[in-house]
Amino acid sequence: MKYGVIGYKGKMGRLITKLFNEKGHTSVLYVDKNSIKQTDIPEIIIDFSSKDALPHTIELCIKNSANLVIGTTGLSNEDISSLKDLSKKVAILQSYNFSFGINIIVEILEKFKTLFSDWDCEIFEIHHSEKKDKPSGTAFMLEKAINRKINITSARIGGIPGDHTILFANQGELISISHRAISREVFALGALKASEWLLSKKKGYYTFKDVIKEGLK
Ligand SMILES: NC(=O)C1=CN([C@@H]2O[C@H](COP(=O)(O)OP(=O)(O)OC[C@H]3O[C@@H](n4cnc5c(N)ncnc54)[C@H](OP(=O)(O)O)[C@@H]3O)[C@@H](O)[C@H]2O)C=CC1
Ligand SMILES: O=C(O)C1=N[C@H](C(=O)O)C[C@H](O)C1
Repeated sequence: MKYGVIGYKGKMGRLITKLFNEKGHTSVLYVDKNSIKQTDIPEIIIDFSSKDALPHTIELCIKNSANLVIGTTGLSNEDISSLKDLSKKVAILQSYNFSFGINIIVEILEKFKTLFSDWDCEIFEIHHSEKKDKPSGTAFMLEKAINRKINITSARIGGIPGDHTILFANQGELISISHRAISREVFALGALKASEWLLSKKKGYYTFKDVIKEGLK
């Protein structure tokens, strides 16, 4: 596929470009904070950058009729509405976490949340010290899956790619559900899987859960 990367100089942008090129895909659009280079029309645009990039990303998707895979976190409700509007024109796959593991945990939480309705719950997340947003997008995704207001504790230390733990406790028991991304390559692999999956879609709003669910059929 011909693809473009928004935030191509960043940690995720560099990994995505390396992985996609290794798999035989061709990078034709490179966008970062103060640079843009385009050599052809991309079929897919992949955005792992910043919330500030979103209006330009949307403009580029419309101009190129390109589908969008977006992993950027810290988006507002208005940003999500703009993406929903865009999904009437092109296909969009948005997720705050492109690992299979977190998306499986989300499925589990959505299915069993009512069993935990009278348990205390807290979310803990740890990320590398360069991460700009706090709490993580994944923590918000987990909170949404449990469908109630949950206290989230965040730490930004060292080079940790992404640790999330959900604790459920009552007076006699503690359940701990944990996920650790061992390397951020797992997110680049997820973005690749998502892009290959989205390529044939015409329009609509999808999440990474749609990709893993198809794999389960
Ligand atoms: N959904 C998922 O699975 C994952 C999501 N993420 C998210 O992806 C995003 C990027 O993460 P990461 O690669 O670690 O961060 P980095 O800071 O390493 O990279 C972000 C890149 O985007 C660039 N950028 C900033 N503003 C703009 C703009 N307005 N237009 C174009 N480019 C811009 C930055 O430039 P500069 O450095 O000059 O500011 C930088 O090169 C974050 O939101 C992060 O939370 C990360 C991992 C997994
Ligand atoms: O910025 C990161 O690094 C990550 N961001 C995402 C988030 O905010 O949840 C996903 C992952 O945890 C890594």
